Amino acid sequence: MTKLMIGTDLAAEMVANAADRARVLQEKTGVQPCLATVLVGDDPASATYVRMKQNRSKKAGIGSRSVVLPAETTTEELVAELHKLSADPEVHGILLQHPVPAQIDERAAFEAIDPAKDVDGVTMHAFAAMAFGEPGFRSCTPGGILRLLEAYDVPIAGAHAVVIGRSPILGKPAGMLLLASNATVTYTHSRTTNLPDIVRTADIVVAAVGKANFVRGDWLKPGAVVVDAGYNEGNVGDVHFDEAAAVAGLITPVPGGVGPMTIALLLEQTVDAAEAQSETAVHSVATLT
Ligand SMILES: NC(=O)C1=CN([C@@H]2O[C@H](COP(=O)(O)OP(=O)(O)OC[C@H]3O[C@@H](n4cnc5c(N)ncnc54)[C@H](OP(=O)(O)O)[C@@H]3O)[C@@H](O)[C@H]2O)C=CC1
Ligand SMILES: Nc1nc(=O)c2c([nH]1)NC[C@@H]1CN(c3ccc(C(=O)N[C@@H](CCC(=O)O)C(=O)O)cc3)C=[N+]21
Repeated sequence: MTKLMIGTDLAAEMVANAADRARVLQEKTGVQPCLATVLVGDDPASATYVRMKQNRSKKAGIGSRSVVLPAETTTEELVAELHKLSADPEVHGILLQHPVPAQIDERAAFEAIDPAKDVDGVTMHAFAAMAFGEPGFRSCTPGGILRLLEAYDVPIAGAHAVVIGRSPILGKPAGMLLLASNATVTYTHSRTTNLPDIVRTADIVVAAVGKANFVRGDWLKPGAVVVDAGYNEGNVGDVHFDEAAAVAGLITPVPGGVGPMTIALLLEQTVDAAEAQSETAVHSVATLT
């Protein structure tokens, strides 16, 4: 019997909680948490995600700042913009939308984000913390996936987790968080041979490929937990839902699964960042006087 693993309600709870904390912080300190989003180029899908994140922020009482740069922006120009936002005391969190145009060194750009403002968990600092199982900002989609698995009491320790995809914002950190929770992790990617055979051995499958309906029902072990992180044109996931739902034990729908959890964690971590930065500000004023 397949059960759905739904993110919508849990995400709404997390957002309500973040909104409460944002309100309390503002009452106490006058500081409104602020998230800056940076979008390079004019890909309409990316523009839609950014708008979605801003709308959701606004509803939670989180301010937003939007930076849009032309498609031909250089690495140096993007790095300079991210340094500026990192130094701006009114900005508490920074999100650089992935992927960036091919001429830009994406790693160099991510590293220009101050780790204290890395609420999307994309810096090497955040990755190392996830890999070592230390506290810190998590990559939002992987962090959201873990929260969802925990909420549904999915056993992770000892489970074989197969991650399909190794992008810096999704597949790679998702595997690290699963490993830190004691799963046995297999990473797969575009050079993997026998992908269906490997997926058939998984207790937990995380699909993060970016190809609609890519994972088929006959790739799955009966009863497997299937997390579909894909979000492709037409709101279609990376897993063939109807086929997979007939075999899986638990499966996330698209939409309504991983997507809302991503945004919820982003907002939660933006409030975490604002709280931590206003603490630091209070302390440094106290030291000065
Ligand atoms: N719901 C949410 O919150 C989010 C959803 N997404 C969605 O998740 C999906 C993946 O996004 P993202 O990680 O950014 O994508 P990327 O394009 O950055 O990465 C895709 C990964 O899939 C791998 N891959 C490509 N083709 C194959 C194949 N035939 N077999 C196995 N692996 C393959 C690539 O391998 P290689 O490394 O070898 O090239 C790469 O590691 C997209 O649909 C995206 O929209 C993304 C972020 C958040
Ligand atoms: N640095 C970076 N961080 C990201 O987190 C990031 C990124 N780059 N690049 C693009 C992807 C895409 N992404 C989504 C977030 C939420 C939904 C989401 O909320 N989806 C809803 C549907 C929303 C709707 O369509 O109305 C759902 O699945 O139910 C989808 C996709 C984050 N991304």
